[in-house]
Amino acid sequence: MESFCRKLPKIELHAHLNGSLSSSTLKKLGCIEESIDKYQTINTDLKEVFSVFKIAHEATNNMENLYEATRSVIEEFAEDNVVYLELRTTPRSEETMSLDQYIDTVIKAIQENESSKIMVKLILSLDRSKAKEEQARTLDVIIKYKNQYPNLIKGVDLSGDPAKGKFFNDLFVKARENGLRTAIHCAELKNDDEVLEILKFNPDRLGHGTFLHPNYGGSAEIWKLYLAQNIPVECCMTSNVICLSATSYDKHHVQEWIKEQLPFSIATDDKGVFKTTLSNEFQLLYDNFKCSQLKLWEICNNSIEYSFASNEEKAFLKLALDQWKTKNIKPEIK
Ligand SMILES: CNc1ncnc2c1ncn2[C@@H]1O[C@H](COP(=O)(O)O)[C@@H](O)[C@H]1O
Ligand SMILES: [Zn+2]
Repeated sequence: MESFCRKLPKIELHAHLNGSLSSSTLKKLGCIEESIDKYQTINTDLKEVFSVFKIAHEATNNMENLYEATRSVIEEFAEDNVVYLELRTTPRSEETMSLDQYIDTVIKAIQENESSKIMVKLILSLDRSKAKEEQARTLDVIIKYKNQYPNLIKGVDLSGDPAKGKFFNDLFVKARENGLRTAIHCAELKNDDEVLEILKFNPDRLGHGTFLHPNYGGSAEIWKLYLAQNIPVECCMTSNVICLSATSYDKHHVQEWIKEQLPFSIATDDKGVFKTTLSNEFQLLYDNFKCSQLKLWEICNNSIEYSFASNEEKAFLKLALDQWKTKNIKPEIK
């Protein structure tokens, strides 16, 4: 099944740029072994993990390194047979790089990505741990760039330490009014009031959704509203298990979405920090829930629908996946 998962044309909808840096990329950016070991953490939790991103941020604190980091992350996803990638990153300013130059650099690397095997879109993130004024300023810059690059910048994400800051509904209403799709980290921690507020906003997608389902601590009111909204959840199994928000792979909440045929995609979150690949995340579905080859293919095919690609791009991707399926998956005998 391993080679099937690798060859499967996959759709990645939840990947943070500075969480996706491989050790070879970090070395190229001048990171020392000790920092790389710290970054690639496996003994962490949802509090600790946020300290490791500083290592990546130091490594990408100038345009040249940020360009190289973006380029190599895209290349690594393409090598893993990801055919469509929605890369997300939090614009930030550094000593030698303004917020605008940060975004310009990521865009340049995406536009100059040689690999024709992968289609890349950009989601720009608001860091929830920052003050509202800072998030509002960043959102204005994101809207400006979205208007300049409407086919590349597709959405806005809310991420950052879920124990800090908050979801500002009015910022995301403004984002939506300006044509941005919304993907919001939600229920990464148990936080019923905030989860209800986010569900009422009705984002296009939810990140993690760990404490949504009643079997995983979600209240009846939350679950009722979630079912009514039927919002696709970006499930990041390795991220949740390493951050201890899921007790084990075979107890991961994705099994409820599989059982109840609810909308979800499989994602890496931070393939560098958690030393995973999207192929590996699909292998975990087989190892823990015996998903068939056809089921794994269907998850990819459904994810095209949940993506922020244009209708033409979706049709192109669906055709590619259909052709792959005909050649690679024997029809299941019912
Ligand atoms: C593990 N679960 C998670 N939960 C919430 N936010 C996360 C995250 N993993 C990463 N990020 C967010 O992505 C940033 C790094 O990439 P960028 O600098 O944006 O490219 C982190 O600083 C954090 O804000
Ligand atoms: Zn995330």
